[in-house]
Amino acid sequence: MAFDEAAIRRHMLVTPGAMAAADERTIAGGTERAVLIRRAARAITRVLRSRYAKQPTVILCGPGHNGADGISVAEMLIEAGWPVEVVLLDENQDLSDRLGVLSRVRPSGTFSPRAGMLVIDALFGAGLSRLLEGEALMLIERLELSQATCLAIDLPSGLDGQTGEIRGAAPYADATVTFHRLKPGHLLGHGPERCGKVFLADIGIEAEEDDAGALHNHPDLWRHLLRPSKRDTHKYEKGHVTALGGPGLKGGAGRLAARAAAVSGAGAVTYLTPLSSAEFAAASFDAVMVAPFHGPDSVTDLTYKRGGACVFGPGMGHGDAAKEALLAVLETEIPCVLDADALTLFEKKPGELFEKLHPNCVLTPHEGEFSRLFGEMEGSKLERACKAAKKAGAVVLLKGSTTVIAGDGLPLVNSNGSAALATAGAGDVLAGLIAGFLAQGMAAAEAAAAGAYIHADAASGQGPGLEAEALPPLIASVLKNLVAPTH
Ligand SMILES: NC(=O)C1=CN([C@@H]2O[C@H](COP(=O)(O)OP(=O)(O)OC[C@H]3O[C@@H](n4cnc5c(N)ncnc54)[C@H](OP(=O)(O)O)[C@@H]3O)[C@@H](O)[C@H]2O)[C@H](O)CC1
Ligand SMILES: [K+]
Repeated sequence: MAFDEAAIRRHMLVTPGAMAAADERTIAGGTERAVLIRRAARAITRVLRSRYAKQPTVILCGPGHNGADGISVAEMLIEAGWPVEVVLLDENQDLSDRLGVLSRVRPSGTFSPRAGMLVIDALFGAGLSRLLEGEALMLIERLELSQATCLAIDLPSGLDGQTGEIRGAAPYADATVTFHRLKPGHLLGHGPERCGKVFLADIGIEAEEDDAGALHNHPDLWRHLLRPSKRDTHKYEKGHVTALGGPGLKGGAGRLAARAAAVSGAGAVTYLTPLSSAEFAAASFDAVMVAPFHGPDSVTDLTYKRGGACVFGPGMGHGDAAKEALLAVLETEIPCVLDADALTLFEKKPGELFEKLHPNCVLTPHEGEFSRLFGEMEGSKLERACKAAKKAGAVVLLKGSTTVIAGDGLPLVNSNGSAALATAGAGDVLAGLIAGFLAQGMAAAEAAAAGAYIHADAASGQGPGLEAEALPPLIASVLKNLVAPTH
């Protein structure tokens, strides 16, 4: 995996299970648990006092170390003169050594969260192991339905730190303070909507690379792979992209993919389209070359001559010639992006596609195309993408507001997507962009990661009226800021 090693450690996502092991490893290394809990409490209190005015505050404390964080925060806030009350899930919990806190304990039945109140959720964090029920469920449901401001410790209680699924109920936190590294559940499923703003605190837990369950996609991981264009580079040295488009109006998607490949930094792009629409296509391009598509040889001859990468799917149509061309190119094992029609072509017989795919292929389905190609799968979005990548023997980029990328290395979660991307043609642009990075020599997972992030970054800050045609120039300016200029 050619991701930057130091960035892997910085941007790894740690599952709750691995987090518990990292805690224990740090304690075994000589740091007392009480010290870790105090550091966590100090980090939480710092965020809390910078984000909220002094106000009536209730701290819900669970039976584990998440609750211990809450009790330590209670001590610090009481010391700072905050009006704090504490609700203990386990009312028999021994607080004889914390008399200051003990005097603030109130029965759980009195918990009535409302606007103008701050509730610190210290019921469960990484140790949530089952559905909320009974007292715990009652407290969290009340909080979830209230107008109170919630600050969650580590995770909103009820949110699964691995999958982002909700186990019974979970509050809508205004903010979450977590420790050491983000967990997949902060970014997957209901995580983004339930965690609010996530603050990451360093409490001195030792990081080990094999703690990583996944990576949080970030330019640090692959920016070094974006090749700045050197003045004397010949255009074909910077990679060639072949984009196969369909006839007539369907060609629009293919043209978008070709245009995106052209701004990726690839040296040259050829857009192949049936003779009937070649003239129209030529008129709509300047930097992209247009050539007639007569059948599979048109593609294999071009890829044989120019190498690089291919993007199939956007606007390609379901014609036999296009399908034969796709299968013929897959035989050559050059890097390929398969999107849209190239995926739906094989919905009835996915095995016909899977047996031809190779590790330099990137599939870019949305959820609908994914389930029609791979069938219904159990698990989180990340787990489903990993299973699909194994089944296909290729990189699978599963699109959505949170996009996941799975291949044969660590999977990645891309979280900078925005609603603006839900516009027709945005997927065609993404497919073309990834093909452009493949053509420049990036491996499949790296090209998919860079494409997903840059594509989303280009759209961020744009309104709901964003049109896909506007994306390529926006992508060009994002790339300009990311790629170190050569002297
Ligand atoms: N580990 C450390 O040294 C540090 C942890 N930090 C904080 O602690 C939590 C992780 O602590 P942990 O005790 O492992 O887990 P929790 O506090 O989240 O909760 C575990 C206890 O809750 C019970 N539980 C779990 N699910 C349910 C449920 N649905 N209903 C009722 N009770 C539940 C669980 O019982 P079991 O039967 O499953 O054992 C435990 O009793 C972490 O999130 C951090 O906030 C510190 O920050 C640093 C040091
Ligand atoms: K919590």
